[in-house]
Amino acid sequence: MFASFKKKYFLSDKGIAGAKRGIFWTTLTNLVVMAGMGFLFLTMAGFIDRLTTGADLPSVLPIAGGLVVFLVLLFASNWQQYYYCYCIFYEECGNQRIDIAERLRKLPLSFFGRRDLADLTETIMGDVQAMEHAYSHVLSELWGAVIASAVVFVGSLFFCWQLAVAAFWSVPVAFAILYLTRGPMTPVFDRIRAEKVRVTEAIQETLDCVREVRATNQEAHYLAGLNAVIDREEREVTRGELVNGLLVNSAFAILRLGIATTLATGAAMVVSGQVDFMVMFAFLLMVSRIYAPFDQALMLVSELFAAESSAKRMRSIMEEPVAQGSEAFEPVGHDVVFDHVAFSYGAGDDGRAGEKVLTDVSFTAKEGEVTALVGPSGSGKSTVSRLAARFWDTTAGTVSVGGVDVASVDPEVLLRDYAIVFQDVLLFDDTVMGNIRLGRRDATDEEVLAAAHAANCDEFVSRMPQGYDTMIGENGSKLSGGERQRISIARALLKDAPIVLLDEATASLDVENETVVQEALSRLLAGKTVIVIAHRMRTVENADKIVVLRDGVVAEQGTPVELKAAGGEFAHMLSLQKEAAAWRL
Ligand SMILES: Nc1ncnc2c1ncn2[C@@H]1O[C@H](COP(=O)(O)OP(=O)(O)OP(=O)(O)O)[C@@H](O)[C@H]1O
Repeated sequence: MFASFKKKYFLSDKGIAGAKRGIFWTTLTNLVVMAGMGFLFLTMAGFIDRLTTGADLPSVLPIAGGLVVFLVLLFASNWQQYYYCYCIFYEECGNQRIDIAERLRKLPLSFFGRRDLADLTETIMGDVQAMEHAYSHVLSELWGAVIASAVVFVGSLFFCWQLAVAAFWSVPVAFAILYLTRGPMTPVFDRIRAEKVRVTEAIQETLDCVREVRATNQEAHYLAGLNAVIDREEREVTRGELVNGLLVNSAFAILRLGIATTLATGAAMVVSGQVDFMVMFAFLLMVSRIYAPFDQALMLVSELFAAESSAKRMRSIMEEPVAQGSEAFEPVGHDVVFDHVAFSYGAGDDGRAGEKVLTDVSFTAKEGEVTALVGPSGSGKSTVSRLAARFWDTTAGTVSVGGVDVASVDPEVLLRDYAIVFQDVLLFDDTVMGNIRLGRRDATDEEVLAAAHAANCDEFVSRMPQGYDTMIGENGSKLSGGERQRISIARALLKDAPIVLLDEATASLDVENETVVQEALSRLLAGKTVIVIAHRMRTVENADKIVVLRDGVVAEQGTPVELKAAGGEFAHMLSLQKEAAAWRL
């Protein structure tokens, strides 16, 4: 049973051990309460008996002693129940979040292309929270109640089997009803969750696009869309609650029917002289209490069913294959070689072929040289740089570094040899210093400041209230595009890795800043393998090699001088930009 629990609810060994103990202590708590009722009954029966026979009343001391023992036992078992039902599961779910985050870190980027980010966020936050609540409030309560009532049922059979059946028949029937509703309720839960994900997505999109929405006067249109999504979710949740409420209340009503059948059976048996009135009274006392532990469990049992779907979603992430590779990476030099590389986003996932972005790309980016990738927008330049760092795996052909196929190297190990400046700079809500230090965590303040100086950060940082210790807001919201880019360049300079990928690294800089930063870059990049992507031909004119991409293939490659002389694609792009530079509004 526990092995299936473990799988069904996605519990760790510690979690399942906690669940076992939680069920044990909940059962014990229920039995202690029932024993208290028994004690109360026996005390009352003793008093009534002595009053009717005129005998001396019993001493109160043993009764008071019994009460104290009862209270101590109840407190101890409640305490243990609380610990195993709550504390253990809070820890379990905290660990589940860490495990998912750790798994996500190791998954190939193709996974994120295929999965919706709002859906993933909902799994990490919403699903884990739902499971936490179901484990702590339902799992042990439910099983503790079932086991305790089974024990009491078996015990009560020895007193009067007819009354025992009259009191307990409603328990399996109420549960059978709820269990049968599980099938129809599962799609309801799934629909509610899907609507929740849609709401999260819509809110995220509205927040992300707030500037564009205002600039295009689309507030009313966007708000109407958002309201419609929220209304749909509300309707789905309300419908789910109504169906659930109907089923749970039917189960409650059936459970409570047991009181009526106990009373009717008991009355008939007392009248026919089959049982003593006190026996019937004892059963009535018991049924008034025996259903109580089921109340919370029945009310929340739907959460347990929903938790099974949550666990399935968690498993789908945890069973996703991580990017594999050897931790031993010993390249001979750092030439980056593309050998007949083809690539499609989405290829390899679910057997889909995906649209080809690169069909046949071969070139070498030599160590100690700057290789520039140029080509029209969408020709695959960024894709090539991502493949060079194994952010994705090629569909055909190989990418190697110093003779080692990057697909055979653990991505984390491989990336130690790369410094990358992306087109979209991502910054953390930290100080300028903290953001630059991401390049190399163990760098001294002097090293961080030297990198910042080389990337021309001093100019804008000196205007900030706390200089390099100024917080820059979420994703550097307090900085301009050019300032963000300079921080990103400083980060890459600090990392000082043998391979440098610059994807439009200086595109947001003005001419003055670009010249300063380019100078610093060319000094610091000496001796490294540099792959640079730039739209401005001015930026790539001094490169050692130009690779022109078009329609998924290398249209031409060579030194800038050779390509200019050849009068091909590169020469054409160069002349177009010169014409554009001459335009006046
Ligand atoms: N994550 C992705 N998932 C699916 N398709 C993508 C993804 N990233 C890029 N593409 C597609 O791959 C093609 C090449 O994109 P890529 O960004 O490599 O081009 P690029 O030459 O760098 O473009 P630009 O100069 O505009 O930055 C484009 O058609 C783009 O739509």
